Amino acid sequence: MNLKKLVGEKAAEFIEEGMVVGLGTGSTAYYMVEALGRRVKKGLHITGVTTSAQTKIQAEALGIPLKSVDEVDQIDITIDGADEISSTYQGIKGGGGALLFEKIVARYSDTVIWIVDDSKLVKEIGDFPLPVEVIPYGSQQLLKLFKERGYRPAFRQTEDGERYLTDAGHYIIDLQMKKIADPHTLADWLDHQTGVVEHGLFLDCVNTVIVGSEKGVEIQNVR
Ligand SMILES: O=C[C@H](O)[C@H](O)[C@H](O)COP(=O)(O)O
Repeated sequence: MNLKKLVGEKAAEFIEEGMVVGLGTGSTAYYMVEALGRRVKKGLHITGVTTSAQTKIQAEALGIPLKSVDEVDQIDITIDGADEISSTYQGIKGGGGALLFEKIVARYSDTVIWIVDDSKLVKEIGDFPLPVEVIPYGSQQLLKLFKERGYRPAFRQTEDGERYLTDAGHYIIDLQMKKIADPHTLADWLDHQTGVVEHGLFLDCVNTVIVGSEKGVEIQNVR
């Protein structure tokens, strides 16, 4: 069973006529955008706000009307994937490099829905490398700082061995934390490091998680 497709298509059912919808990024969000595109073709009127160049290309090709986050008053629902979700619903995102735009869009959304297969649910987050988006200037110093703190940092690279650049033109440093016992303290520290633009800790921000497993779809209402 394709669990990403299952949850992506289920999430698209939450969207109603006239809504402004935040469109997430990644291989799970892909199926939600495809399903929404099909509904738009059948006459649903929505406005999409994309979280990456990749999703923008997909949504445009499907004929979903789009506006930028700065052109809308508010976003009704954002549907996005996640890399890890803890038992207290704290998340790591940014495996696909879209964390900055995703966090901005989530921040201005009335409701945030994450769609995942059950392999993403963990007790404590941190096994998945935590992405930290940094400006290139001074990034070597940040790498050193993260190393001194034992975070085993590495600049993200493309398949061609080039340094990965985000849609906003920044680098990503992935931290191999293994376990993040206190995500709020770490988020607070990262928020205060000069040169860090954003990080992949998405804390206290999800309203609903749609989980796919071999047993089917489960909707977990968080807040
Ligand atoms: O930057 C990418 C996003 O945060 C994705 O939502 C996350 O990486 C999950 O992606 P996927 O659905 O491909 O596992």
